[in-house]
Amino acid sequence: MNNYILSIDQGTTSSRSVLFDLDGNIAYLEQQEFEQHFPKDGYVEHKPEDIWASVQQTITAVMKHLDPQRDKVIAIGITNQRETTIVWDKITGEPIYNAIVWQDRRTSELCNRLRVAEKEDLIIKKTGLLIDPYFSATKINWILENCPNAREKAEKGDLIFGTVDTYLLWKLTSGKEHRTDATNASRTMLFNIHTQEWDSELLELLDVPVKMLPEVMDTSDDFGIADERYLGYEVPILAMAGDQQAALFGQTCFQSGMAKSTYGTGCFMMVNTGDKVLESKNRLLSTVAYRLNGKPTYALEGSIFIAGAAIQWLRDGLQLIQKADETELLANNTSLDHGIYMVPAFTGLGAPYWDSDARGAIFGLTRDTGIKEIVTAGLQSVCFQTKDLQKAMEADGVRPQVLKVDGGMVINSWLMQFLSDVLGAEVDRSTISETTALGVAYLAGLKAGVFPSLESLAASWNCDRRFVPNMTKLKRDELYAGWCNSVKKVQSGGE
Ligand SMILES: Nc1ncnc2c1ncn2[C@@H]1O[C@H](COP(=O)(O)OP(=O)(O)O)[C@@H](O)[C@H]1O
Ligand SMILES: O=P(O)(O)OC[C@H](O)CO
Repeated sequence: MNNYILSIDQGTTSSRSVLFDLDGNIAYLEQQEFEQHFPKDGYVEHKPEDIWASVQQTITAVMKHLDPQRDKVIAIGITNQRETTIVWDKITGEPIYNAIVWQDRRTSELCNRLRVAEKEDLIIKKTGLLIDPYFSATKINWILENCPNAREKAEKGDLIFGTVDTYLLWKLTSGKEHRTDATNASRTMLFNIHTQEWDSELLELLDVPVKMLPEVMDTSDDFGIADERYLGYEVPILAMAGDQQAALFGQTCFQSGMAKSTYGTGCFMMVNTGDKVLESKNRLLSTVAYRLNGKPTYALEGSIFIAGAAIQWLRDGLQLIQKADETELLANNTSLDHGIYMVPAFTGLGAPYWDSDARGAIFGLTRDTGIKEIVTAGLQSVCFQTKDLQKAMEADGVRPQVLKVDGGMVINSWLMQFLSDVLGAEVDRSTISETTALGVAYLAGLKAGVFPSLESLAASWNCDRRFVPNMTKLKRDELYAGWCNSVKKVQSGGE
């Protein structure tokens, strides 16, 4: 009998189902994109039924690779785009509104009111987060205020809320389980990361009835049993984790000070801070990295909203390239002295600026600026934004020796070398690119007892390539100063 763990990785633009063997190798992977909806400026939505259909289809497709006589899935782990908010009817199972995606800015007015009411310190203290439309709380509030009869039904206990993990669990267990894990709960702005409980003061402030909220479990836990109609037999769901936390786990960053950065649609840099919540003085987030046996491990996080999405824009918006991988050759043929800066603040700026009114710009254009310079500036913007996070982390006293990287962009070696040059730090690319799925497979496998310990997992991590800085400090400082100037020009309170 061959045993497998199924990771369901539900991301912003696509869903993946990945079967891992019990040595942590990818056996089979199926992926499906789904539609993005932008009904108004600043609005980003998904249809919950599209999310669920894409997950179901990838599960069905990946299971086709297995022989039911010989192969068995022994556990499921779910990892997901975080913060994205769904509210549905407990009886009918129907969502009352589309999923409001993490990138959505519609609640910036409510966020401003909370800031004016001087609630930011309280929120930082309890949740480790800042006031921003990014997190789930103001999105739930918006749904309750704007959908017919929603508030009344929620007060009666007829409506329930979930981030995408919770919604998928509810679907897979045919409505039996309404649960989340501590990492996802820590992104709602309603969860007290110190007490590990929903916070009644914040629930009152955001006007969210406690009855709507899922039970919060450990990251590795008995979440429920997937109905036999999905895999052909019942399978326990033994892990759930937000995708960035799962990537940290998959990169085996188990010790305080270990860091990873994931380059997909956005970029999320996280450093393990052990059993301590680090209160950032530089507008970074403190969050739950994972919770095992009731014991939380924390992380410091810098979230950048646009990374690979800038390359998508160069491809689909400006049509300067046809495929993302063309960017590497173009950058290889461009001098670093091109003088162009692109600030991709399409949906405002995330950490450490948190400026939802900033908008993107390209600076330094001359008559000889061509496609390759603009594309190179797009790639460089991802590295400069990471440098912003590195500086903020350093100012908080956190200095990781090495940055482990993953996500769709890291295949671009020019980008990784420039990242190492700009950071002045070593950058390690792991052999497994699906670190997010791997992380939640590890978490499920720990619960199933097939992986003995964190140490054994850490020993299995392999480096594909290490990038070492190869740029003078003078050049690095000069390039970065140009970036800082450009950012100042796009900030809403800027020049
Ligand atoms: N060779 C490349 N160079 C630069 N960017 C790339 C390259 N290949 C893919 N990308 C970018 O990586 C992103 C996809 O990464 P992925 O981790 O799959 O994203 P997500 O999980 O957020 O949907 C896309 O935004 C794409 O533009
Ligand atoms: O789905 P991704 O990979 O773009 O990740 C989204 C993040 O979880 C948002 O916080």
